[in-house]
Amino acid sequence: MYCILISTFSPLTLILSSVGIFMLITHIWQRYRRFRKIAKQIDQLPGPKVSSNLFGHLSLVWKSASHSANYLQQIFNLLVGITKIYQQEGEGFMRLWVGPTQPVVIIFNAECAEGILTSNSNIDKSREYDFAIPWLGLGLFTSTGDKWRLHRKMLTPAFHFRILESFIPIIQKQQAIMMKLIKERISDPKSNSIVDDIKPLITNCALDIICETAMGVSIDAQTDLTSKYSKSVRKVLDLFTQRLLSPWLWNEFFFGLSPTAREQRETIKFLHDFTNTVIQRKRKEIVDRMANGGGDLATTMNEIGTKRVLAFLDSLLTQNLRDPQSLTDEDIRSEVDTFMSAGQDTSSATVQFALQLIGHHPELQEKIHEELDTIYGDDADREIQFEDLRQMKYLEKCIKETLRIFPPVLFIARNIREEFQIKGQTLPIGTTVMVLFYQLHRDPKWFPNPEKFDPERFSFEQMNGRHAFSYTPFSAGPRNCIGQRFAMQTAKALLSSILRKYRIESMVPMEKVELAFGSTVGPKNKITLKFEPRF
Ligand code: HEM
Repeated sequence: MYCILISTFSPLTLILSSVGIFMLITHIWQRYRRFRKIAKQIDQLPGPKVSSNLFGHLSLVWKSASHSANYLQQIFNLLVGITKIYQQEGEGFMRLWVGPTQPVVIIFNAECAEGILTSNSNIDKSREYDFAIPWLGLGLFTSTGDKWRLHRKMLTPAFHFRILESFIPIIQKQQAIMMKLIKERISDPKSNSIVDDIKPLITNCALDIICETAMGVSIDAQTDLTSKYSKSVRKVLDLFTQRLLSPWLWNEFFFGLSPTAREQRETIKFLHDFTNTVIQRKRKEIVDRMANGGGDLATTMNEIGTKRVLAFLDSLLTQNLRDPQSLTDEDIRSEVDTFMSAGQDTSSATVQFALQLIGHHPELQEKIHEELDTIYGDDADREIQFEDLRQMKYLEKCIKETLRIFPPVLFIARNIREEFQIKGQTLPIGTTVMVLFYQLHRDPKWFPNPEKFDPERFSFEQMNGRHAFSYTPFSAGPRNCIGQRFAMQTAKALLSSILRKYRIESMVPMEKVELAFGSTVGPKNKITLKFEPRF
């Protein structure tokens, strides 16, 4: 057989293929040696014993969760349980193996979190973030390197407090719709003043707010339950979650063949067409006005600003018209879609969790009422002013404490591109580093009795002296959340609108609250509230 093979090929072919095979084997051998070196480094780090060389710590997960209906919650509890043990032993991080070759380091202490979050060289997100690229393109959330740096600098002014102030009429309008819907529900005598599940009302209101502030268009998600745009946003976020939670869909090739990918392509096409149409329409408005009025760009934008609220998109178009190379049409679409995706579920989950927690603490709710009464007197209908929100100091503490207990972004993950030192140990290139905010926020060193809802943790006295990286729901360092002040403004506006008028009681016990896992985390169960009018 071998003789037949040899006689079929010319000597040159045989030499070349032998050299090729030799090079391939050498390459594999070198890679293997490099990997062994990395593996040795990783195995020196604290972490549970590996029970399977092939699956790494994944086998641990299967063993503990295979018989459970709610396996994601089980896996999460297991992860949190292990990190808690290491945290109690004084460790700041631990390592896991996901499969045979992927080391993951999980950080849950402030000093270690500071190290990675402030690193300017390790700003690349882990590869799971790439799943969002088909929808979000290379926007702020997914891009890296010089592109990210340039865009971050360009977009920061779009979140200036004067711009956020200009969004108040939009928030006012949308919260009024939400309040009307709540009133309708509890006015039904059969309701017994109870809204069975407040979640959809909050989610749709948050979607309407972000859509109008990001793009300057109203999609009426709250009143038009058939809105194709809002359904498609939900759909694409669900598909993204589905992929994240299905390891067999992580590979691009296999994913491409799946029905999920087909559905995702169709949904994203609709969303991109929608955003593109809005971009073209808004650009035409600016260009036409400039041509007809003869003014320069700045004057024209000021004029438009007197007629309607300028959206984030207007800031991006101004930049694009000034310098089309620095921000292309595709860049604009990516950034607008990024705001739509990053700003919606996070904000609504915050409000939903806050209502659940506040509704279980009548004594703390009383303090919120006192604060709101000081701001509004007994005029429960006065429109919201920017200054009102700034005065809601106690409510702000409640929101911060909610974000400590239930951070909607449970963790962030980075891909290590440059060797990184952590507590005197080296993390090799290729390691995925996660900062698990959920457990970081439960470090008893900074937050004694961590499960207790105690807004006073955010009083000046208690914050003073606490490590700055012990609490990072919006992440921290160069890649922190660009929308955090906007998120806080929205949360305050929606919560104060409800609490100005009503005393609320949570009907779902805290121990029944489960997490719905996805790209962000919200409550899985219904948030049932009883409303008692205050006036
Ligand atoms: C309570 C609400 C919010 C929370 C808890 C939150 C949390 C976060 C976190 C943890 C990150 C870092 C992600 C990472 O590094 O992987 C992030 C990034 C980001 N967030 Fe938020 N966010 C919220 C609301 C918003 C809003 C309202 C917007 C926009 C309107 C927004 C836009 C962004 C963007 C664009 C990034 C990427 C920043 C960059 O990499 O430069 N977020 N957010």
